[in-house]
Amino acid sequence: MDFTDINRRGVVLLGCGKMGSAMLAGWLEGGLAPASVTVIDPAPSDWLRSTGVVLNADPPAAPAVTLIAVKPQMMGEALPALRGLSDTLFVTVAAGTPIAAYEAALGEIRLVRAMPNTPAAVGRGITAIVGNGAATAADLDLAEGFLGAVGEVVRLDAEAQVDAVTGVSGSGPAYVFHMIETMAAAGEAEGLSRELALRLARATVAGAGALAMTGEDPARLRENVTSPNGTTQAGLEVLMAELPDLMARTVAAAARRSRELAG
Ligand SMILES: NC(=O)C1=CN([C@@H]2O[C@H](COP(=O)(O)OP(=O)(O)OC[C@H]3O[C@@H](n4cnc5c(N)ncnc54)[C@H](O)[C@@H]3O)[C@@H](O)[C@H]2O)C=CC1
Ligand SMILES: O=C(O)[C@@H]1CCC=N1
Repeated sequence: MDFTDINRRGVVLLGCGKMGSAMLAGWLEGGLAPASVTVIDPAPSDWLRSTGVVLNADPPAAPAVTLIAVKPQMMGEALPALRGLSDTLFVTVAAGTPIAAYEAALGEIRLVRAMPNTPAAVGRGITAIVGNGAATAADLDLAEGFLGAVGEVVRLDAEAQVDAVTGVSGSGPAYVFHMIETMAAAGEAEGLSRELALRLARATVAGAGALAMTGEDPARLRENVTSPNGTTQAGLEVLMAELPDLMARTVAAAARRSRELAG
């Protein structure tokens, strides 16, 4: 991503907690100039203070991008701070909040609704995007380039898909982290030290993830580990009896909550 124009016009971040910081870390690493970033956040973290971004000052009148990363519950209170901005592309990462809510609060805006995830902090995020009626092809390209600086970007056909995306990839890192926690606990129960069990679980998930990213069919990769009548088969017989239904209910619950947050 070439940040030259963005550095010249500036970026505004409304809310910079866990998700905003994950993305900002990647952008700063990729060449976004701290002095071109204005963050509006009543409780900036020590990390944010250390970056050199401009904190809680008047934003530039026409920043290239205005990123909204506050909790959906804070939206009504937070959005009025952006009312003076013009000629900016708004990009929101909030779960739940529909495009119509931003249009109701901010008027005629160009907006991209995005659903990222926290691996953006290490450049390995995946973000799904969809534009509002006023967003141009150039706006979607700008959003894709900007968000693409911290990982992959996929474009959605319709806003209705965002709830399912949130259930799979927005919330998904938490499911995988919980798998690491539970694999490590299981290893400990089998007699390993906590430290060794956690090291094995963490490296196994990271290595399997890297292998999955080769594009090989995950079922094939699973079969490659599974010797007939061997240890993996014994383990999978337990896991596969429960996991498909459990994962379906997990993703459905997250997607349902996303729809509820829309009000
Ligand atoms: N954490 C995650 O993995 C993901 C989060 N999201 C979305 O990102 C948004 C932020 O989530 P998190 O970063 O996890 O929450 P967070 O609570 O860590 O960050 C929210 C930030 O907003 C600030 N804030 C509160 N009121 C404000 C106001 N009136 N004006 C400006 N800033 C204000 C808070 O001080 C805080 O730093 C949410 O809408 C969430 O749905 C989306 C994808 C993944
Ligand atoms: O838990 C949440 O509501 C946010 C949205 C996706 C991930 N974290």
